[in-house]
Formats: sequence, structure tokens, C-alpha cells
Amino acid sequence: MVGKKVQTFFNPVTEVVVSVEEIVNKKRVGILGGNFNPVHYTHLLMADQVYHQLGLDEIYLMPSNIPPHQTAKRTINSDHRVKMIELAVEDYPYIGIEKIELQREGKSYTYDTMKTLKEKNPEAEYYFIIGGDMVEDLPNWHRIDELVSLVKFVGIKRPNYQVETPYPVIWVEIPETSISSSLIRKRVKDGCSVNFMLPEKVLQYIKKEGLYLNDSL
Ligand SMILES: Nc1ncnc2c1ncn2[C@@H]1O[C@H](COP(=O)(O)OP(=O)(O)OP(=O)(O)O)[C@@H](O)[C@H]1O
Ligand SMILES: O=C(O)c1ccc[n+]([C@@H]2O[C@H](COP(=O)([O-])O)[C@@H](O)[C@H]2O)c1
Repeated sequence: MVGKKVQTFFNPVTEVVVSVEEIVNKKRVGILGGNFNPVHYTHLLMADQVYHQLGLDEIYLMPSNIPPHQTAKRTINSDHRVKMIELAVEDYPYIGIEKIELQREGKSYTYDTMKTLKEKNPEAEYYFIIGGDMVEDLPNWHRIDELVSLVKFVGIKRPNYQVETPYPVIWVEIPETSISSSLIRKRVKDGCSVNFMLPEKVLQYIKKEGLYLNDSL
């Protein structure tokens, strides 16, 4: 690099020379994966709090195509799910949307996704955010032993789920809630209020499009 002094360090154990620039340039990126059917306030709280509490450089919500291990879990068209996320974050420009899993066929295994993202952005350090139910489920994840070397997991406690896990998890505290997409879908279908569980703009979209009225999607 012309005109810029780059200081280097020599590590005698690994015999690797690392520049200060390389350390400083390491981007720390948070990803909250989910089906977002629909996105709700706890998703947004999770993304925002992890971004701020860990001082990350970037944060993304990443909608899945077909959720792994959930053949029974049907979902709605990804255009609706993406539109609802866009409405939810439009006033928060630091929260992005990562659509890589929607561009890939089949089940959205996190190992496949993170391997591709790491190849595209080798300088990035990824923080994959999961709720307590998913922390409990980690032993069942596809190629989990390889995945733990690709990402750092960030756990968010969820009522009624364990916090013990054999895998390394950074816990971030947020006010615990039992809000879930399935609760919202059920309440909309039953004609009950979901006010204050998700952004008003998302609720208006659900009403305008007539989502979740007929079955258990
Ligand atoms: N209330 C909550 N507390 C902690 N984590 C949550 C909460 N709701 C969702 N999550 C986490 O957010 C991520 C994305 O979840 P997802 O899109 O499947 O939402 P969900 O509310 O769990 O949906 P569903 O009810 O359809 O299973 C997952 O890691 C999930 O554990
Ligand atoms: O890769 C796996 O085996 C795997 C198993 C369960 C969940 N995940 C990911 O965890 C995130 C949350 O899952 P879900 O089912 O709560 O939407 C989402 O990004 C999923 O792709 C990944």
C-alpha cells in the first residue's frame, strides 16, 4: 500500500506475520438466521442488542429458505417474509438483510451458508445469533463440529429452555420474552390482538395481504 506505514508482528509459534492493518480490518459481523414468519419484536431486540453489546461492525437478519430439521414446518412465500423484514428495519439502516439462503435451493443448513460467506469474506469474523431453543438443539445441527470453527455462537435465553451446552456460546442478556412467530400466526388466525408483539407496519402488511387467516402456516 503506497504511502501507508504498515506495522507487522512476528509470531514465533505459528511463524505467521500479521499486520496491524489485518487485525484492525477484521470485520465483526452478526447474523440472526430464522424463518421470520413473521418477524417480531424479539427478533429485532436480539439483533439490536447483540450488535450494540458486542460492538459489532455489521448486523443482518438472514431469512431461511426451508428451515433445517423442520419438514413439518411449512412456511409462506419468501417475498412476503422479506417484505415484512424490510418494513421492520426500514428506520434502522444499520440492520441489513442477508438473502443468501433464499438464492439457494433446498434446506438452509447453516454450515453451507457460513462456509460460502466465509469464502466470500475471509476477513470477516461471524457471530451467529440463536435463541435458547436452538442452543439446546445444537448437537443435532448439520456438521456442527465444523460449524463451530466457522462462527462464534451468540445465545439469547428463551423461557423454558436450558442454557447448558457442550458447544462454546457467548450469552447476551436481553429481557426474556415468549413472543414467537407461531404465537403470532395463531393469534391472527383466531382473530386475537397481536399489537405490541411486532412493528405496526408489519401488522398492517399482514392485514393487507390477508396472511395467516386460513391455516397454520
Ligand atoms: N422469544 C424469543 N426468545 C429468544 N429467542 C427467540 C425468540 N423468538 C425467536 N427466537 C430465536 O430467533 C431465531 C429465529 O427464529 P424464528 O424465525 O424461527 O422465530 P420463532 O419465533 O422461533 O418462530 P416459530 O414460532 O415459527 O418457531 C431463532 O434462533 C429463535 O430461537
Ligand atoms: O444447520 C442446521 O442443522 C440448523 C438446524 C436448525 C436451525 N438452523 C438455523 O438456525 C436458525 C434458526 O432456526 P429456526 O428453525 O428457528 O428458524 C436458522 O438460520 C436455521 O437455518 C440450522
